[in-house]
Amino acid sequence: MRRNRRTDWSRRLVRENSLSVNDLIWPVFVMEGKGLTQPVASMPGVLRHTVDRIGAAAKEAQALGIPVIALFPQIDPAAKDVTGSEATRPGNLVCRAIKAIKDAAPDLGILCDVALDPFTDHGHDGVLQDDCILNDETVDILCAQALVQVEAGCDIIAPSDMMDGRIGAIRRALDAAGHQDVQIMAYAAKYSSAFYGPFRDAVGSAKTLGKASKSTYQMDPANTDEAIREVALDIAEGADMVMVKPGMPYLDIVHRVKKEFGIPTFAYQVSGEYAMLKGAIQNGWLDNDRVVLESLMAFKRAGADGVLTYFAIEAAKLLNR
Ligand SMILES: NCC(=O)CCC(=O)O
Ligand SMILES: [Mg+2]
Repeated sequence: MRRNRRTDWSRRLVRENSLSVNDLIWPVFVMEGKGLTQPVASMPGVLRHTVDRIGAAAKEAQALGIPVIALFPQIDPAAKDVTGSEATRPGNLVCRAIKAIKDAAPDLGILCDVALDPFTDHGHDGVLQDDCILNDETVDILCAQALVQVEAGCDIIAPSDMMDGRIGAIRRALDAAGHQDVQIMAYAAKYSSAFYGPFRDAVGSAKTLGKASKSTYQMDPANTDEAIREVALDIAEGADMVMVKPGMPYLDIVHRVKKEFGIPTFAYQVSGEYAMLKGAIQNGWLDNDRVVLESLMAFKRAGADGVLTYFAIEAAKLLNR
């Protein structure tokens, strides 16, 4: 076995998987204000950008060859309410950021989350009533949210809410409004995970979750057959691409989904995974460049077609070197 590993050229020759900038989706945080970038404390190296600064970030991603940027808003607490109504307002932070990115980097794809958690005062992904997240009432709002984002210029709608039936409902709403070409990437197998902690800090949705549990709509980390059923439903309802989330602890799910359906399959290397690696890197316990690329290659080896990762910019720089 060692003959093939002896030299760099030979290792490259027999390599089974590859990682390129085309595999990267860069999640970016936007906030209100002017001329600011603000570090996210629990995610070293990650910034929130005001809308007037987001264009420069998008330009950098486009110049590096990253295909898609994913937008996550930190909504002003005063604009939050129980139904997340700010999510469906055409002039909201996400819509303004989409326009700024399209102006600055027209060849970059834009992906937007569809879910209410950044917009609700309780931090849940849907409408809360008596400690319960209402499914169909939420889906109606999600359709309106998807429409305002698409009308602002979003290319890929990515529902992350885990309500039942929302992919079909959003597809019908988009088609009826003449947006047949807009793609849907379903957060199909999204687990109720502790690895999202730093993200909730980044968008400010952590504090008030209350008695209702995200485990009533997100998946149980113990399950894998259920992920297959979730993905099958989303494909039947019209998903063009599916996602598994979190990423590294769930590579078995990525592998099974890709094998079973052969559909473009993405994984989200979430905030907690990023924080874990960066924390160890900052302590000098892990080598930054090697661990970033190895962690991303692991997704490709498991069968992912691409990865949403906060490492996208630095990984692209390493890959372009
Ligand atoms: N809907 C997007 C997320 O929840 C992101 C999670 C993370 O990065 O932890
Ligand atoms: Mg589902």
